[in-house]
Amino acid sequence: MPEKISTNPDGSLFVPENPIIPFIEGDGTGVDIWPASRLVFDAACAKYGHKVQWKEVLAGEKAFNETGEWLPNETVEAFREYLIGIKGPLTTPVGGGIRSLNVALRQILDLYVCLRPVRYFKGVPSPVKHPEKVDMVIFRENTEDVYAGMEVEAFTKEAAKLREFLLESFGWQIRDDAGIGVKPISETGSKRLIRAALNYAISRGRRSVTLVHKGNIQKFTEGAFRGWGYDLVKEEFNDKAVSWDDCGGKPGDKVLVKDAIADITLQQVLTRAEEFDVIATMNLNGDYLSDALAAQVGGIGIAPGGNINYVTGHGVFEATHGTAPKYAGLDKVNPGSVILSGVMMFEHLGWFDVANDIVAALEKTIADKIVTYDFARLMDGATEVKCSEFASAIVDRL
Ligand SMILES: NC(=O)C1=CN([C@@H]2O[C@H](COP(=O)(O)OP(=O)(O)OC[C@H]3O[C@@H](n4cnc5c(N)ncnc54)[C@H](OP(=O)(O)O)[C@@H]3O)[C@@H](O)[C@H]2O)C=CC1
Ligand SMILES: O=C(O)CCC(=O)C(=O)O
Ligand SMILES: [Mg+2]
Repeated sequence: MPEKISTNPDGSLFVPENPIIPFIEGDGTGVDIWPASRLVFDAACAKYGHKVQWKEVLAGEKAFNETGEWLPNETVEAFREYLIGIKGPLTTPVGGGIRSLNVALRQILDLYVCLRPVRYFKGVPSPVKHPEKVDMVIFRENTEDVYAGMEVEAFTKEAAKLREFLLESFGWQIRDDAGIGVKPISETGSKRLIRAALNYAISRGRRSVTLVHKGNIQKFTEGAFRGWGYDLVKEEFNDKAVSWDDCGGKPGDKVLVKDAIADITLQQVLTRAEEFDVIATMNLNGDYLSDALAAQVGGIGIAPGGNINYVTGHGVFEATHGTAPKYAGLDKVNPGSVILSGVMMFEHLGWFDVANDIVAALEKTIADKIVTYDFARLMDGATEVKCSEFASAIVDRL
């Protein structure tokens, strides 16, 4: 009998053998990668006696065409009710039109952590000499920053009103033809994100947490994020973590907490990958970093993620990449990111047998040089297969 995932009295997840899990197929290449991923999920679950009852919920273009709404309330309520879900990518138009449905879901469900592990899988083609040195886990704040989309458009009365207020109250001169964005970074948002990163680092035996910020320039937002991070280490993690300044870079058996300015970080993650482990950062930095880092370990076709609230237990897993519209419906792109997002979801549910088996089968498939176009163009002697064929090849190797 399919049942809901729920929380136990101690806050841990209660996961039945046959859980109901809502999914959004996604726009663009969602029609290709979701069915391919589902094939792999169902085959791996069946091997270990699990069966997921997938419940389709609508969002994006499919929702608009069928219901006239981009993000129907029923979809949000399903994710709320069933706790854990998975989604394909959703389109956000540039410069106008609807606001991001992805961001909306994260904000409405208060999924404050965007967790994006970036690690090397054997056999994956890479543009760097030592991709195996890349093993980083990005904790990206998911609800605030300029990414929250608090903006007024140039030449509107709202922009004029805000400009006037800023001039009168702060003496800030802003050009008449400017759009204006607001960047809220709170102590609450920063500390809960950094707390999650520290708990993860401690529970997984990771070496360090690096706070990535542009706090030299944006002192009271990104600089404050850094400061609140170090405060948190002293307030709550004194016995398990220590800041660089308090240990001279020698943390003993504690997790080392350090920080790095965002611009140089983008260089050093390439040149000194081994110095980065868990990374905690704000929304926009995390967005840039996760795509950039993915390039070192095979690209965006194999970059998974999860949006999680560790307090309520809600989680919506999704690939790092977008809808790649030029490939939509061609059965061409790599389903690896959604498959690995599913692996993260199964790990989150405690189904490590299913998760490990999928990873092993994915690695075997790549080792056999059966890959989609994105890997094929970087590999000698590869057999290029379609999205669905790549999924079938993984299933054959489970
Ligand atoms: N969470 C979400 O739902 C996200 C949604 N988006 C949205 O997606 C739309 C398109 O964004 P865009 O900036 O083009 O970014 P995309 O990530 O959709 O695509 C950029 C490029 O990445 C590569 N790529 C993407 N997906 C895959 C895949 N599965 N396998 C292999 N390669 C892949 C392709 O590169 P190449 O052509 O070189 O092979 C593609 O052209 C926008 O509306 C954006 O807002 C973006 C990010 C996240
Ligand atoms: O919401 C979007 O369209 C883009 C989101 C995105 O790029 C991301 O979360 O990495
Ligand atoms: Mg992004």
